[in-house]
Amino acid sequence: MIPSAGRPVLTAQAMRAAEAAAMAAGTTEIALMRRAGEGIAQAILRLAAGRPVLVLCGPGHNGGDGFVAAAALRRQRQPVRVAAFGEPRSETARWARSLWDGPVVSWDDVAPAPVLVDAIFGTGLSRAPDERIMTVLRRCADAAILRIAVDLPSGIESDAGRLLADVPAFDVTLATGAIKPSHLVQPAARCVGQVRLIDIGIPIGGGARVASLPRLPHPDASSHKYSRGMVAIVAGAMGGAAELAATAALRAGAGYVLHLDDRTGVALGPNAIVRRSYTPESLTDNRIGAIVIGPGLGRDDTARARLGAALGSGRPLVIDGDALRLIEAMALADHIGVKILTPHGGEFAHMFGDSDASKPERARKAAAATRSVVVFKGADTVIAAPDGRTIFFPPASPWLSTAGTGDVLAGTIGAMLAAGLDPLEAAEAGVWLHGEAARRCGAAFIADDLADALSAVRG
Ligand SMILES: NC(=O)C1=CN([C@@H]2O[C@H](COP(=O)(O)OP(=O)(O)OC[C@H]3O[C@@H](n4cnc5c(N)ncnc54)[C@H](OP(=O)(O)O)[C@@H]3O)[C@@H](O)[C@H]2O)[C@@H](O)CC1
Ligand SMILES: [K+]
Repeated sequence: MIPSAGRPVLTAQAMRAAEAAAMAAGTTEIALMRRAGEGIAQAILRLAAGRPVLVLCGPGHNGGDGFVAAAALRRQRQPVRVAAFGEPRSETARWARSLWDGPVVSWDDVAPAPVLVDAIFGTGLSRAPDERIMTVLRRCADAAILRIAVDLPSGIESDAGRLLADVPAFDVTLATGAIKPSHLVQPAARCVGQVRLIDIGIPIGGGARVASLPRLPHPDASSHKYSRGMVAIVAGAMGGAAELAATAALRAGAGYVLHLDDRTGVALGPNAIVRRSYTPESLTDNRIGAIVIGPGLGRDDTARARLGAALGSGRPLVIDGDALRLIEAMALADHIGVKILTPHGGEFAHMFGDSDASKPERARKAAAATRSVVVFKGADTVIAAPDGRTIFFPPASPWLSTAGTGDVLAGTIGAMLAAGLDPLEAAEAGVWLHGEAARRCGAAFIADDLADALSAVRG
């Protein structure tokens, strides 16, 4: 069982292509299923800790994995029962079923067990499963102490995070060969529990992966405040949001944070923030490593003028909040320079329209169209670069759903960008630090706490 951090993420089609390439290189389908099933059995053995196991098997290769695992568990004297829905549909699935020398319990009458293993459907699920299948799965899941899914909980479509049925929540999902998008994209991601990878020895790659602990910039003996990164925060109508972004940039490690506003006497944040009146010229200081524009900017003519000046400054940009409402998405493609856009669902739809495509596909398309790194925020944040590279984040703390946390994220990413990380790395590091700070804050924190917690997770 391998943790998913940093691992490639493959669609069902890409997974089949990787399997086909392995077979063309001499591996058989039976060998792959044997590795998958035996790896799953080892994981179940550890997780079940001697408690009786029920394996529900479907007609395809997910069910084949289930039969191989059940046979391996029985050989190791683990108490295990099997129920099957439908006859095996392929030669390899028939081979797997032939390994199981115990009884196969009738589907509708199966009695639950403390440990449930769902091997009904995986990446081959092509339509909503029959209610007869889901009723048994839900009944056994409700009665189990531990629920384990093989590859994907049955009823989840593999690529877009869609639920094709009322899927019960699992404790652990054992992904065979590679992590799939629906392990990370909502609403499916809330059903999968902990995701662990079962290595089946086939080479996989591609441009999509799960986020991992990023390379964070660190000061050394030659560092000074400008080399640590200078971040300019452009304030506007709502001063508090820009204060949060500025505090976050400082606490994420920026050496110098410049808060540009017209108002005086409204400072809320740390004294370490340098406060100046906004002028368009103040944005062209070539020591500025990142401009953060959007938190609390407003949407009036002043806001528009400031956004125009930021776009014209030639400095790397983090574009958030109100700036995403003002900007023309397609005009961004003509803007030469580094840009990171940080839309939540509403801002994304405003900029790029609604679509039935999956969240990662929408993020990739938006990144290519705007020539920007796009941080598509949410309970399932996905980052895409213009060249198609995609980073998926495991679900973050639901307590992040409070005002101001987006402003904190924009400032954090600004600090990473100003410190010299490339835009995709800066976005990944920013989202990672933000998620860690939220974890550390626990429950019912406010955005100010989150910004303050960044110093401790910066490590
Ligand atoms: N790729 C790899 O490298 C490896 C993959 N491995 C494993 O294989 C799994 C993928 O196997 P798979 O392709 O056979 O698909 P799977 O999910 O078992 O279901 C397909 C079957 O169900 C049927 N069916 C579909 N929807 C249905 C519905 N709503 N209601 C009823 N029936 C429905 C469908 O029939 P059909 O659509 O033709 O009617 C077909 O018979 C993968 O998740 C992993 O566990 C590993 O062994 C090792 C290497
Ligand atoms: K399954």
